[in-house]
Amino acid sequence: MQKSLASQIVIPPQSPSAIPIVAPSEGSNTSTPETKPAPTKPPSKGNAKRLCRNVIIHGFCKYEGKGCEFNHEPTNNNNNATTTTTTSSTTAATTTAAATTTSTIHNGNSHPSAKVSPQGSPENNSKIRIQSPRSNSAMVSSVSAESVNAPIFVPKTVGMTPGTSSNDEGLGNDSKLDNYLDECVESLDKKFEQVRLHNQEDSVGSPQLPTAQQQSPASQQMMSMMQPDAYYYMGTPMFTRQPLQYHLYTSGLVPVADPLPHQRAIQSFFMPDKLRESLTQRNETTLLSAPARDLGLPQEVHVYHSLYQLEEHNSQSSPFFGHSSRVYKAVSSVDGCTYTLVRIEGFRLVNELAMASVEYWRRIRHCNIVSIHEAFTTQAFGDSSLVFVYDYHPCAATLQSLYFTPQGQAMMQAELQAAGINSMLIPETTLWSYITQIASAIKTAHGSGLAVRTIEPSKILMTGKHRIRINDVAMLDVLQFDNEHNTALQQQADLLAFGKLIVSLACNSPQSIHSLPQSVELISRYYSPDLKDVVLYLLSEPMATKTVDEVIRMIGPRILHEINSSQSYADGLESELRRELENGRLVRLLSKMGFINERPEFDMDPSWSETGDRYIIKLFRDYVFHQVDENGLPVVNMVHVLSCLNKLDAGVDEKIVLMSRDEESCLIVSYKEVKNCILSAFKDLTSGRK
Ligand SMILES: Nc1ncnc2c1ncn2[C@@H]1O[C@H](COP(=O)(O)OP(=O)(O)OP(=O)(O)O)[C@@H](O)[C@H]1O
Repeated sequence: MQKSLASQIVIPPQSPSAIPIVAPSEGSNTSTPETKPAPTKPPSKGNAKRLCRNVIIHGFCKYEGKGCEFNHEPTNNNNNATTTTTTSSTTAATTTAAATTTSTIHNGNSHPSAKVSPQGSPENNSKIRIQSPRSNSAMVSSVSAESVNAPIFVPKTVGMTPGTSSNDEGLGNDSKLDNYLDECVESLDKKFEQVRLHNQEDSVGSPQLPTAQQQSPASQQMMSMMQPDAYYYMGTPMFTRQPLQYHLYTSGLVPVADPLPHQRAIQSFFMPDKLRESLTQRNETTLLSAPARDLGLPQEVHVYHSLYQLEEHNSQSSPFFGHSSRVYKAVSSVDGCTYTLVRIEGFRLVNELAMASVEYWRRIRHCNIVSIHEAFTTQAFGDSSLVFVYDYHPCAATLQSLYFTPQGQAMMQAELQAAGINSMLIPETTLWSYITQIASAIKTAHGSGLAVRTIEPSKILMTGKHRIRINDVAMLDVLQFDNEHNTALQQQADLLAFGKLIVSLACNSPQSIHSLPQSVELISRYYSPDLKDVVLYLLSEPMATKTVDEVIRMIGPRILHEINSSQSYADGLESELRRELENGRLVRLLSKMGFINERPEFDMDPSWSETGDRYIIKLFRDYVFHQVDENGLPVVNMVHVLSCLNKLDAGVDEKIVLMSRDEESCLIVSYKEVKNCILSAFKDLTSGRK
């Protein structure tokens, strides 16, 4: 029985379960040009003029004068290129100290065998091998310990153990790395050049329209400011975030003409590029951070930390109804969520009652209103500031910036042209969508006895495609607090502001509200009579019978259209979600198994993963990932892996045969049992067992 099973599932007796990560040994680290000279390559034409890669990357070339055929005299241009592409190379350029020791640092944590000296210590002339986060592919460069005076993120390299390149035969470790690095840099240069050419072609030929999110200042800032904030990361190793290369994701395949019924385009297996890009961009924007001291901001304001200004960096504070205001995103230490802080500078709260309206607004939860959470006064900015805390919607942009700035208008025009619309005006369906959303928000506010008071293009955020939300609610109630205020009048003002907003959007100009007759004339010429009627109603004199309910009655049929569109969109997103659903589950499972397996050091108990539950998990890991076929070749079968993991996650009763690597023992267990083993081993791990 065992034999026949063994012939089905052959596990090599000595198959390594993981790629060993070996600390560079003294001997290999201290390899010098004298002991291991670089092999001489046949000179190629023009090499003498090309700047040596070692100079670009390390600042010097140890093979200069010892056979390296490249140019070692950097020109100004080359220097510039070096400084703009990598910071570590700039640092390294100052370094000529002789290498005595080499260490490897990963994620800021040095390898146990690494010798990383504090600045100024006698070991400062030792060399530290740093994997620079310069590009998607990790890079390696050498700098002396003195030059490491800033926190550095060192991304873990994947499959790039130094010296593992197949081209390294016969070279010392440093030479291997240098050669490997050269290859990396060269291939990256080629890739960047291809991408640059591709982008140029795109911009000349068929313009790709950036989304609303791409235009937002937040997303532009994202690319420029990628700094770590120690506070944000709460003592975890600091790292520099690298901007995602969205273009590298895009498959961009040519569509197959008339595919057969059973054929599917490769794109149909994955989330649409636009959606993925937009979601990733939002995540990236949410994580944007910079050291507070560099931004001149306090470390902490009330319970919020990691403040990051949302407007253009260093821009003047913008006036909010006569008050200077600044907008930041910040992380709450209470729930870890990111919020928007709107700070009114130099504001003294005279009457505590003014804050009461914040409490009323806090209870309002509406999909077209940016929710407010709290308001407080603080001296943390060095003045007396009033701060309002709202939900944070990454990559949001105001209607003002999207429709009434030259940049926004150019983008809108390009977008319309791409959709085959030859007009500068916003399509009517889009306008109806905005009208429906704002009417719905007003209805909720008025229904709760409140007035919105911020219905204007600079206070309405676009947070997704044609998805708008009224921002800064409750602010005016506090800033212009009046005990005697007349809510009914303010609600009438809301309707008037609503009418003006539609006019300015329909006429594509904020000035159009100053010449209403001409604007209404334009609307009646280019849009349906229904739209004109709504505008005229909203612009009419205030009266008791003029209510948002009446507006909703007028736009009834359009609301149905909006509901249909929203539901179709929700269906689309749901089907995307369904496809991605398994990913999270499986990653969680794999992570748990990764945490449990191969922990001989745990609790000084070398048999931790060799006994009981853990042994079953280990054998299961082999069963899923380390099977070999009858020829001893690894079985790389994703279907097998996915089906095993799914069955494991579901905990089905199906039984499998697990066999030890020496083929001496054989266990018959169900997925359910393996699942229970994993649960209990993980619980063991996380229960603080000593
Ligand atoms: N709740 C929020 N979530 C995400 N981003 C926001 C939020 N509130 C504001 N922003 C961003 O902050 C920027 C500045 O907001 P602000 O309200 O000051 O707009 P503004 O265009 O500067 O208007 P104003 O000139 O009237 O101040 C906006 O362009 C928007 O991108």
